[in-house]
Amino acid sequence: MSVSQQKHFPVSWEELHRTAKALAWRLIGIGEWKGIIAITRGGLVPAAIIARELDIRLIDTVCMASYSDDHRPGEINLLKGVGGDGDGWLIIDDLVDTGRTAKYVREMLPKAHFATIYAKPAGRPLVDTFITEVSQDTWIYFPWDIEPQFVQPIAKMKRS
Ligand SMILES: O=P(O)(O)OC[C@H]1O[C@H](OP(=O)(O)OP(=O)(O)O)[C@H](O)[C@@H]1O
Ligand SMILES: O=c1[nH]c(=O)c2nc[nH]c2[nH]1
Ligand SMILES: [Mg+2]
Repeated sequence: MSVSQQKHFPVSWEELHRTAKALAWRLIGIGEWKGIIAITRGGLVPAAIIARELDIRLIDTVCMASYSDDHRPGEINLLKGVGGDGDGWLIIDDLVDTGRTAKYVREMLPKAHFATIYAKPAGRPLVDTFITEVSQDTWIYFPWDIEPQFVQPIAKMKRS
């Protein structure tokens, strides 16, 4: 799917904060965690919010990259993993899309609890806990990737 065929779902800092706190409420009802494993880079900000809410100070990272600038998934590139099987650990990422990242991380840490803020249908079965589902043809724009700018009124956009 090309970038222009996708629906856009821009997320503000306030919305991200509120939804990450909703995830924290969900997670505190599930159990105690040894610590958080943030999936870089998208999981870093949500992990910081969750860590603050759940009073967790032990935070590790799985460092990886897969998407290119044109929103197409590429080869998964693992830069840093973590040891063990993930037992008692909470994995935080911003979203699951195709589920490829989640599948890769779950194979590495099969006993960890995998949580995201957003989930698209293809990735949803791979997440233990998430808050908001968006359709598969939607691209989520996180606050760290966007800035406010002028947009045409809807009526004008429809005419062009
Ligand atoms: O379910 P998937 O299709 O695997 O997509 C989800 C992953 O893609 C994004 O990360 P990306 O690799 O783009 O890097 P980033 O976190 O640095 O933005 C996002 O943060 C998830 O980690
Ligand atoms: O910022 C992002 N928004 C998305 O919808 C997405 N899907 C995979 N990777 C993504 N990154
Ligand atoms: Mg990521």
